[in-house]
Amino acid sequence: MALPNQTSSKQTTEVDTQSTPLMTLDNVGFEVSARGLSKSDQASLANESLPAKKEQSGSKLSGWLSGARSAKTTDKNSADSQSRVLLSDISLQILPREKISVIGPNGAGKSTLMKLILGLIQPTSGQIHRHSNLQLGYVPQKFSVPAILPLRVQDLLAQTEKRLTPSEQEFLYQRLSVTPLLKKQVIHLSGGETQRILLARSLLSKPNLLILDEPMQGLDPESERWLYEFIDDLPEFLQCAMVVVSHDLHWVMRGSRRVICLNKHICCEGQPSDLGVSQEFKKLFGHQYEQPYIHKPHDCQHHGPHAH
Ligand SMILES: Nc1ncnc2c1ncn2[C@@H]1O[C@H](COP(=O)(O)OP(=O)(O)OP(=O)(O)O)[C@@H](O)[C@H]1O
Repeated sequence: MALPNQTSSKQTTEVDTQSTPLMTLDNVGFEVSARGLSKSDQASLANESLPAKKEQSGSKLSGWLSGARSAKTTDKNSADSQSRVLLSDISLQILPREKISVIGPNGAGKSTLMKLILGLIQPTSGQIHRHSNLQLGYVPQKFSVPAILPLRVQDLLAQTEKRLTPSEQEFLYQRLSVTPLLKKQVIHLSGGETQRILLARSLLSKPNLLILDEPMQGLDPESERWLYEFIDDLPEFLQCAMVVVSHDLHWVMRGSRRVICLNKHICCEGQPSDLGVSQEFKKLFGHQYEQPYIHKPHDCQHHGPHAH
């Protein structure tokens, strides 16, 4: 996928060298109470003395905060004071233009890891270092807009900081068939249309690290295939690094990308050929991966974004 007049990586957010990591995670862990508060949230709530006025205000937020604090401070033996480790000992580096796939069973902590990388949640142990030029793009696993909120696609896209040139933006909108959808209400988009709009939104800011959390969810096989091709081309188009959470082992193991196999900690990682022989990988996925993959695209015209 070549951009019109695309010349060099100058057009992207540059980092000093190819080997300077965009991000480094050092022994990162994330632990929550049974209620879902992270340890750092609990600590700040326990230390925080909320003004009495606020506690009496009756607002949902202050009620929730005071409830959470008393659970921590007054009932140490209740289920609320017990904690769950969602992730532990995560050490990894993300290099410029690196393609990484994250796989793991349901509940392995994949989305949690993405949220840590994005800075949406803070680690309860370990450290995360981000390059000063890091520019993140994100397509979340779940996205919903309240049914009563009138929000057109163009309004959603308008809220994003745009760092693409006009011709790059035009190219992106064409590739993702965004223009015909601009006036549509976001709540009326199909699953495939929503994914294309979210992808466009994440790319408008020209990220040098793109996080895609199960981007194929809810797509029919043709849209899925189209999106895989688009994603495979993305690092070249944007010169960006990419972390993709996927349950599609066949796609993951087909590419040259680095694969991280997660199950609350990093069970194994490496190139697909390394993982194929790892005992831990086989234990988690062996039986699935050995199954033959049968994909039968058909030739009709009604599939793919350009047909809409
Ligand atoms: N804030 C939170 N508080 C409590 N538990 C949480 C919180 N966030 C996630 N969890 C739990 O942590 C576990 C990991 O969740 P996560 O969404 O990261 O898993 P995942 O690997 O992305 O799963 P899936 O493949 O099903 O999407 C799950 O059991 C989930 O219920």
